[in-house]
Amino acid sequence: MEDLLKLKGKNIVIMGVANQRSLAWGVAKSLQKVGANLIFTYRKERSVDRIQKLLADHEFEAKVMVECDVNEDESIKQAFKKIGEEVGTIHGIVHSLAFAHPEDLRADFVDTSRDGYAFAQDTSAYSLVAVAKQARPYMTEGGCIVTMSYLGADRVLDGYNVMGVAKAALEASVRYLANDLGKDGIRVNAISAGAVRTISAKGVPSFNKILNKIEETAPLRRNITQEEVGNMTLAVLSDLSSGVTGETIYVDAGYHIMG
Ligand SMILES: COc1ccc(Cn2cnc3cc4c(cc32)CCCC4)cc1C
Repeated sequence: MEDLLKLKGKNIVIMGVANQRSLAWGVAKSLQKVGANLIFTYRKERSVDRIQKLLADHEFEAKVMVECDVNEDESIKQAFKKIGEEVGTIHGIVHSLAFAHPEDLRADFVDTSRDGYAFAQDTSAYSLVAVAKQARPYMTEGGCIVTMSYLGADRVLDGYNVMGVAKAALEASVRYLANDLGKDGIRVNAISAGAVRTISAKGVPSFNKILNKIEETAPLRRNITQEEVGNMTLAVLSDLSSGVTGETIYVDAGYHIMG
């Protein structure tokens, strides 16, 4: 029998596990099933205990856990230096982190502050560029960098505001990074996930309205699950998608094709 995924024993860095509902945790669960080595980064010390409890509860073992504050270039540099020292080669990265000031997600977009706009861009979009730059030297066998985006990158969704603009920048960054890194055999893609009830859903105004609209409108007439996002991310990280780069792949029950 042929192993089409070719992820067993591969070193995958997972950035953005906040709790068991995180999209990044869904990816970790899928990767664990196929025998990948899991490397977790975290921003705050308090996240370490939370991730370690998640790992223990699921009898997972992290190959490495590294502190990384994606708003700080030196922190990213040190994090990937440590990961490189621990595992040698990185075969994939899951970038699943974003943030905006909550007050910028309720007011009218026109009232977004300069600081709020820059913060959302820095955390949710530029961080991918900075991570790709620091990871590149360790991705000596090629691989794939996957980030998480959302429909608000190219449609107006009430209240998504500055995060939508950041996601638009993220998806454009995916295309330009794909162009730069393709010569190294490194693919760069985005997964645009439908609305999943994660810890940050509280930050998205009218979240429940979004869920209901998807259930009524999406071709599959239902919302998607954390597991479905995890499995498609696994496929994009794997050799199955060796010909796909610079792409945004929708995992949203088909919702985005509707008018
Ligand atoms: C502080 O605000 C935030 C902090 C992080 C996030 C993470 N995030 C980015 N885009 C998102 C889209 C959705 C959710 C969370 C999202 C949840 C399900 C619906 C779609 C969002 C906000 C708004």
